[in-house]
Amino acid sequence: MTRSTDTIAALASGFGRSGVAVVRISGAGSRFVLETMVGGLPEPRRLSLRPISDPATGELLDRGLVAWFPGPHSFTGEDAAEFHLHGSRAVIAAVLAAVTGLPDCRVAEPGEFTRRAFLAGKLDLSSVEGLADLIDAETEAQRRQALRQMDGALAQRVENWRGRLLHALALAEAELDFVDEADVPEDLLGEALVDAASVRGEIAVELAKGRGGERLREGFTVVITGPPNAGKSTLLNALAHRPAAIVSPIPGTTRDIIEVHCDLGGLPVVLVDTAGLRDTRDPIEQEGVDRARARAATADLVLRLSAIDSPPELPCQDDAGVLHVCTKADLGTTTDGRGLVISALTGAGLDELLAAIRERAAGALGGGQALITRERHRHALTDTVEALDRAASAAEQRLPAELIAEDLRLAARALGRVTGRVDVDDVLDRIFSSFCIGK
Ligand SMILES: Nc1nc2c(ncn2[C@@H]2O[C@H](COP(=O)(O)OP(=O)(O)OP(=O)(O)O)[C@@H](O)[C@H]2O)c(=O)[nH]1
Ligand SMILES: [K+]
Ligand SMILES: [Mg+2]
Repeated sequence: MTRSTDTIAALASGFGRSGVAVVRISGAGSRFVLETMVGGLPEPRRLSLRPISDPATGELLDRGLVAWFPGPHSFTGEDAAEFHLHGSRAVIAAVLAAVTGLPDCRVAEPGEFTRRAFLAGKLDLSSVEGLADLIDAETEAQRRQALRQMDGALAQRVENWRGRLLHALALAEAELDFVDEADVPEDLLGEALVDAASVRGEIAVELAKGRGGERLREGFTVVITGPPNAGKSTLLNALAHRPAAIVSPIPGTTRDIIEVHCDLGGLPVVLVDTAGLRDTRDPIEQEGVDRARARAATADLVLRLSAIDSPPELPCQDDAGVLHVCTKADLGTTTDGRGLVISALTGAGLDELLAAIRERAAGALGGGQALITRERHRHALTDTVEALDRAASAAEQRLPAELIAEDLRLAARALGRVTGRVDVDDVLDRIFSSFCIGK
């Protein structure tokens, strides 16, 4: 049984051997942990070098930097502590065993520190998501977007909208209160609807900006296709700077889908190598061809390769989703109209190809300035717009003000889901379980 009142401990730094490892502790027992293991409380929020001992045996476990964060001025809002240890498995295991051996202390669940911070009101839900994305960020644009969200870019905007809708709701309700009285003040309901319409317009602008923020989290997928021996795997390896896929002169070498995550000038790009497309009686190769076609169908960009010493698949017309690439330029003279010409062997044309991929990725992903970064946000904002549209159409039809007020209330409620003010129990588990232990 895990209780939310337990004191929790976990390794907060990465697993494996490292120079320094950080063990993090949070909960009412943090003070007791420090008193029994380092002989007292260090000065708050300062690192102090201390001997760290096993409370059961008194044995010295390590000598490290210790920090004490009395609540509520801590990440979780609770009393908390950190041990900065020598980063060996043995030291980490010994210290964690000593801490979790104390009464009401246990190992934290994934995301439990952040969950406590959220429950203490230290972070709103969108900032929690930003924090998760920041930990997962692999490229510069992802880092930028995650940090903006963690710092409240989305939350502030949403709270502004919600505040204005709650004000509009208050006006509509005031009109309800005045309805039986002779001296109804100015048109409160009308004012409420004007405010709501301006909020609706601003949300619609964000929704119309596309899914760049969502896609930046996943990466831009580039699928390499073409006939056997076109040089697909060779190109993948050249772009990835490592022999990720097997290359051979035998057609039909690649069967499985091979994915490589790359950082293309700060943008996350997933390069995908696939089986050469041809009719085959080999059932395993056929499965590879089917997978290749399916993967290409969901790609952001398909690179359609054909070798210069074999006939191209005509016409070689590029479009939004396809780039034609003529490979093995070192083997022949350039044939016009066969798209970008490259040689993975000599490196010719690879920079131009990378630039073309990057340009398309940048167009699709944006540079990390998007406000909407998850389907969850898009849902909530779409629900908000729909509720506001219902309110506007109810007003047009001169339906009772109660109905208009109810839709305004639903709109504000949908917005509240983004920051986690309402209705979030169902999403909490999903969001926090995506964290690693120790965060
Ligand atoms: N001269 C030359 N040979 C190349 C070039 N790129 C690939 N090759 C050769 O072409 C052959 C096929 O290359 P692969 O990368 O295995 O081709 P593939 O498209 O992945 O083939 P499958 O996986 O069988 O569909 C190998 O012998 C490569 O060394 C190139 O730019 N120049
Ligand atoms: K091959
Ligand atoms: Mg291959």
